[in-house]
Amino acid sequence: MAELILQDIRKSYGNAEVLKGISRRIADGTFFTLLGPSGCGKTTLLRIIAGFVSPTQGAVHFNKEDITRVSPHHRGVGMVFQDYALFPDKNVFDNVAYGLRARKLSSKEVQRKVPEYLEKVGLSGLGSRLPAEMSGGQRQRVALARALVIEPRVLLMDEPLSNLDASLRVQMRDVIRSLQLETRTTTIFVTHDQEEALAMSDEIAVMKNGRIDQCGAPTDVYRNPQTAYVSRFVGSANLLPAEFLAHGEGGMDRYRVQGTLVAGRTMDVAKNGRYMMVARPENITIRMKNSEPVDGELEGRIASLQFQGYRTSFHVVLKSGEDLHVETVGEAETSALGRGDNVIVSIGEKCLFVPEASA
Ligand SMILES: Nc1ncnc2c1ncn2[C@@H]1O[C@H](COP(=O)(O)OP(=O)(O)OP(=O)(O)O)[C@@H](O)[C@H]1O
Repeated sequence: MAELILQDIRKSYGNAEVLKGISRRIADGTFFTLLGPSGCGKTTLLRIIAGFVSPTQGAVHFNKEDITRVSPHHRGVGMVFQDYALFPDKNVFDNVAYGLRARKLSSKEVQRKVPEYLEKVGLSGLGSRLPAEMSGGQRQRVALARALVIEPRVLLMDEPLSNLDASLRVQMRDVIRSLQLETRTTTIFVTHDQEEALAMSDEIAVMKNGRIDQCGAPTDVYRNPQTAYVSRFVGSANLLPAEFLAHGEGGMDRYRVQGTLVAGRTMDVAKNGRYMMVARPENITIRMKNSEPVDGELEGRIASLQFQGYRTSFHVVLKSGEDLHVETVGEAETSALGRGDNVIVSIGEKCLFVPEASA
């Protein structure tokens, strides 16, 4: 169990700085996710925490201990990789027992702990199987048991679900999260899948080009993106250019968007004065055009729609030519709408305004 502190971590390869000063305190027991597109530095940061890569600058602390120069196997970390990395010629029991034997635990302890952890991951009784005789999901459970059985101070997971098919991936999210909650192991989880990050984490760090762009609880990052980048990367967002008009009461500032007046919160001051409106698809309402638009409303046409049971997804092309993604839940008001219909969309008060430069 450990609190993890990252102090101004920088990493360069030749002239390329791939981590540009990452500082973060991760409380003991937190499920902390590094989320970002390919190449933003997630794996490099994870490998620095594991000890496989040395930072060019900065320090890593577990609790009060500076472990920056401690070798990987003395850090007390458990690792789970995308490709499972099991020993193919060892059976499940021996794979899980590996870390315990390396730590010179008595065979009695090994005989007690391995079945305990196999049970935790739902693999009781499968100890004698070889990895080749198991499914992808089962192999990942073995890898998880192997990482947790040593009771690591920190559990590190690098895209552990990306080799699994979609339904198994969703199922394994639950397995991992439940185990983490049970063991309360501080966990650093790397993914480029925003849905996974939202579903599993206590905290998400959204990374961009070697930096953390925003960090917070899933609901906070989703509801209060500080930048256009975060709004696009976490969840789906409509972004439209906006002109600031005036500060309003209760933090509801007024903007002009596509010729209409819209009120919403300003997330950060734009140094160049240029803003973008961010509107989540579920915060926009849509109706048939049977009257002229008023403030906060825009006119458009349904280019396409997808009925998805409890919700319907609309692609609307505004008069200006901009695209808008709208989602409605339930059928009552929108079931009469069809492709090609002229509609009025209403931007709700949950829209936000972010600096354009951060796009
Ligand atoms: N050993 C290395 N030598 C040189 N450049 C490297 C090395 N390892 C990583 N990089 C570069 O550092 C940058 C960050 O890589 P990293 O693997 O951390 O990204 P990532 O966010 O994990 O991406 P992915 O999701 O594709 O794994 C990339 O531009 C990568 O090419």
